Amino acid sequence: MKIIDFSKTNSILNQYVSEIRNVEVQNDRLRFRRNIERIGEIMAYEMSKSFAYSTKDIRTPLGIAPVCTPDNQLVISTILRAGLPFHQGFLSYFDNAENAFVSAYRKYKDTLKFDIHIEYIASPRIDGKTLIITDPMLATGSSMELSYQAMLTKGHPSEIHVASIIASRQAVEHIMSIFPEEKTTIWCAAIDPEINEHSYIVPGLGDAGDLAYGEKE
Ligand SMILES: O=P(O)(O)OC[C@H]1O[C@H](OP(=O)(O)OP(=O)(O)O)[C@H](O)[C@@H]1O
Ligand SMILES: O=c1cc[nH]c(=O)[nH]1
Ligand SMILES: [Mg+2]
Repeated sequence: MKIIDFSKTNSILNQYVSEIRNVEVQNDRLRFRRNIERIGEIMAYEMSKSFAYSTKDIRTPLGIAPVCTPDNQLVISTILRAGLPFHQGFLSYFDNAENAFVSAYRKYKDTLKFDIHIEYIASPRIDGKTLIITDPMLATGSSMELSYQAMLTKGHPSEIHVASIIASRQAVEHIMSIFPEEKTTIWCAAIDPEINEHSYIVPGLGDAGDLAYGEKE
């Protein structure tokens, strides 16, 4: 399984990651959402380099220009809520992609224990397509796992890209143990060393859904 960790390369993406982590900056919700979107845009651009391309002859007003364009049929799937701005970043670049939405949320039994609930899925068929599952946070990896299982009720993709911004080391290992090795790539902007007793990533950034959209009751 390929793992692409953007923090290992110096680029402007790291500036956006520093802003979504920074307690002095992250409470500006518009900026938080836009930074997540911008990271999605850059990741989409980098991901596009891994697709299959073929040359098409494009008619211009003056002649024919051979242009190599991607042939993958893309389905961008996201996990509500925090995935929404990240999804939008990918969609800004992959404008003809199909889209899927899965709801996954933590239902707490007490302050520490919770189950992940999936109540909603809207997706096209995904057989033979390139599935991109976007969620900015991978803490335990359980939301990603259950969302992937929900997506498999819609068919079997030919390749899978798990796109995240901050992943814990534990979540990366979990994803590696459950996703098909030969057709999955994990993309992330950073891999953080641990999760705390509330299953929040440390140092992480806090609660991405709340920072993007406000606290839930
Ligand atoms: O890897 P996990 O341990 O499953 O945690 C990660 C999940 O937590 C966040 O969603 P959350 O449940 O906070 O929902 P929200 O986006 O509505 O805030 C995040 O967007 C992931 O979906
Ligand atoms: O660190 C975490 C873990 C789950 N969800 C978040 O938004 N952040
Ligand atoms: Mg949340």
